[in-house]
Amino acid sequence: MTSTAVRLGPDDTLTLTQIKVRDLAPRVLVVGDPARARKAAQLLDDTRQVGENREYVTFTGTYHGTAVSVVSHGIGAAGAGVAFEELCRGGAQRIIRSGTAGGLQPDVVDGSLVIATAAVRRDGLSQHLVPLAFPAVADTAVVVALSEHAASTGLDVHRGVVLTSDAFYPHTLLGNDHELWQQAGCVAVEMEIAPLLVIAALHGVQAGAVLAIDGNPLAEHDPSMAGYQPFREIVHEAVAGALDTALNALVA
Ligand SMILES: O=P(O)(O)O[C@H]1O[C@H](CO)[C@@H](O)[C@H]1O
Ligand SMILES: O=c1cc[nH]c(=O)[nH]1
Repeated sequence: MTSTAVRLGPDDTLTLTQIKVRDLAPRVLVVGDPARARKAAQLLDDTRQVGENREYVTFTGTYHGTAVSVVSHGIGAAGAGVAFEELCRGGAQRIIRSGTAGGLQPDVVDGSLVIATAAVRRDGLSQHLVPLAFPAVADTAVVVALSEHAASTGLDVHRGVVLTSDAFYPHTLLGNDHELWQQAGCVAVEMEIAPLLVIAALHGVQAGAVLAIDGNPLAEHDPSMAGYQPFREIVHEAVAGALDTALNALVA
C-alpha cells in the first residue's frame, strides 16, 4: 500500500500516550476504561507498566508467549483517536478493542458479546481524516479469530455492523437516531470503533473489536440513558468474556 503515514523509531516516545516505541508490542489490546486496562494487564505474564498520561495507561507483557500491549483510550472518538494514531505511528500491527456497548436489536441484550464487522461513522473525528464515503471495516482475519474464540466463551454472540456515535446522553431537543440505525440492521451502539477502523486502515494496520453488551436503550425504552447501570454481574461476566476473546484473537 502507498502510504504517507508517519512512523516513529524505537528511541522515540509517543507524545500523548507517553509510551516509548521500543516498549510497545506489535499486538495491542485497547479498552476505554483505565481500570479495565489494569485488569487485562493481570491476564498477561511478565507485565510491566510502560506508559501513563491523562486517560492513557499502558502495560506490556506476554499472552500465551506472544508480546502484547494493553492501552486505555478513554471515552469518545477524539481522545481515543489520539491513542489509535500514536499506536499506529509506533508500529502496532494488530489492534483489537474490547469495550462495552448498548444492544440495538431486540435480541442483543445484557451479557451478550458483539463482534463488529464494520462501523457507522457517526463520530466527529474520522471525517476530518478521510471523507465519509470511505468505509470503516474490520479486518477479516481479526473478525474470524474473534468469532472462533467468542464461541468458546459460552456467551450469546452476535456479529454485525455497529453504530459509533459521539452522543452518549442525548438532549430532548434533538433526541437520538438509534431507531433509524436499528432498522438499518446495526447490532450495537458504542463510541470509538469507527475511528479505530479508519485510522488503522489508513496505516495498513489490522483492527477489529469485541463488545460486552450492558443494556439495550431501545428495548428498555430508555433513550435518555437515565437507567444506565453497567455495574452488574452479568455485565462483568461479558466484559471478562470479551477480554478473553480479544486477547486470544490478538495472538492467533
Ligand atoms: O467500555 P468502553 O470501552 O469505554 O466503551 C463504551 O463505554 C463508554 C461509555 O460508557 C464509551 O467509551 C463506549 O464506547
Ligand atoms: O456507548 C455506549 C456504551 C455502553 N452502553 C451504551 O448504551 N452505549
